[in-house]
Amino acid sequence: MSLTIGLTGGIASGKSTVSKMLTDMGIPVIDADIEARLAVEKGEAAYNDIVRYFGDEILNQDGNINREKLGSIVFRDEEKRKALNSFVHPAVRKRMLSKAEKAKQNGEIAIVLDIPLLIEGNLQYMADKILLVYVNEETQLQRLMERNQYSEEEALARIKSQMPIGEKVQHADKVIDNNGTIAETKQQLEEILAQWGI
Ligand SMILES: CC(C)(COP(=O)(O)OP(=O)(O)OC[C@H]1O[C@@H](n2cnc3c(N)ncnc32)[C@H](O)[C@@H]1O)[C@@H](O)C(=O)NCCC(=O)NCCS
Ligand SMILES: Nc1ncnc2c1ncn2[C@@H]1O[C@H](COP(=O)(O)OP(=O)(O)OP(=O)(O)O)[C@@H](O)[C@H]1O
Repeated sequence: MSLTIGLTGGIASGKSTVSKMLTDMGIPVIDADIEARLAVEKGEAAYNDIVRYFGDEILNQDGNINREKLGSIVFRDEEKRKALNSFVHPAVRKRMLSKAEKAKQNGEIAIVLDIPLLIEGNLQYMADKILLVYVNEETQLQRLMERNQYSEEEALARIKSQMPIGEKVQHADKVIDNNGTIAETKQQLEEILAQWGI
């Protein structure tokens, strides 16, 4: 039996940091952000839907989607964000479930699905356990602005497009507090995995 762990949190809360630790431990991680990038490559169904809805203005000269441009539109407009989600999310779910199935068939004892919008999308059914990476709002804003070189306004628009992380905590089986050092985060992760028999 393989345990499927749904890894979630808020934007810039530290999911990728934790998923890197899991990968280093030899546990396969399937990342929704990566699958979402693949799902909108030229020629994919979601790509065509996006161009039809948002127009050619959101394309680079080479015909690929300009993510910065699309991001600046959808994180300021809920209706447009919902439309984008409706084009991309079904393909992402399908890709993730197919990869998870393959990993299970390979006999992995645990697999991780890193899904930022796991709670918002009611995707709890995809995982046996939900692991949430928590940071307080101040740390989240600081780290997001620093990592992406966003203004405070840009960073807040992205944070506000998601369920507040404090609310997500109620939906988690275990919570990692990532306000401290990387070493402290790793220690918490190891303890949780041990409790889950991994
Ligand atoms: C809007 C897009 C083009 C911006 O691209 P960009 O390269 O700047 O960001 P990236 O994809 O790396 O996402 C960074 C983080 O933003 C947050 N985020 C992304 N999309 C969304 C969304 N639709 N709603 C809320 N938060 C989101 C997540 O926390 C994610 O980890 C891109 O995020 C996108 O296509 N989003 C729709 C698909 C989606 O929901 N992806 C998230 C996981 S399925
Ligand atoms: N414990 C920590 N101490 C200091 N910096 C940290 C810590 N954890 C993560 N960071 C930094 O905070 C930023 C956000 O972390 P990370 O990229 O792991 O978040 P994420 O949840 O994967 O983000 P996204 O939702 O955008 O994919 C990164 O620049 C990362 O290096």
